[in-house]
Amino acid sequence: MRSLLRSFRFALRGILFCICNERNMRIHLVVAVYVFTLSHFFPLSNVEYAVLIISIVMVIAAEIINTAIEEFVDISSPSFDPLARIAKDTAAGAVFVTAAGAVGVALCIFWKPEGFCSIGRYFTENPSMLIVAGVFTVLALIFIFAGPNRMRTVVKTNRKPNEHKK
Ligand SMILES: Nc1ncnc2c1ncn2[C@@H]1O[C@H](COP(=O)(O)OP(=O)(O)OP(=O)(O)O)[C@@H](O)[C@H]1O
Repeated sequence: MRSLLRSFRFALRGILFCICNERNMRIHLVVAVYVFTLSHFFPLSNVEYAVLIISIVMVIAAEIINTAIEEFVDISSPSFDPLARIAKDTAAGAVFVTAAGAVGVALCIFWKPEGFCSIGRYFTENPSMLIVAGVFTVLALIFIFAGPNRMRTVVKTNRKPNEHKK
């Protein structure tokens, strides 16, 4: 049981590392929060929710694997190497493919005019929620571009402060 908990802790540490150090990971998370929040305005079936969850999880998992490959390449090939470039480019390509697929899935699922009408109706009837949405958007942008500073201190890395650019 203890070793199982330890495994969860290591996995969680890896996920937190990605959130703290990878801007793209933070973008995926923010998009996921927006998608699930707005999905309440659309008449989605359980199967559509399942497809949406699978698509989002695939993008996030691809980003985590991409980060693992980037870190591994940086360890094994700190200087320029054509093979290192191929490894990093193909890993990034995997994220791109899953993200493009998720956009396609979202287009299929959210292509329902009644959903957009109910979003418009909701904000017309609750104008104060526009302020909440605005504040959330500002916080989301800070989270994406500044990163969760407090979390950075929790996740211990061996990097020097300026070693990572994001
Ligand atoms: N050691 C290396 N040898 C050759 N090319 C490299 C090397 N490191 C990085 N590159 C090239 O620079 C690109 C960006 O690499 P970098 O490590 O900065 O990824 P990144 O910008 O952090 O990626 P992401 O946005 O997915 O996190 C790679 O896709 C690759 O083409």
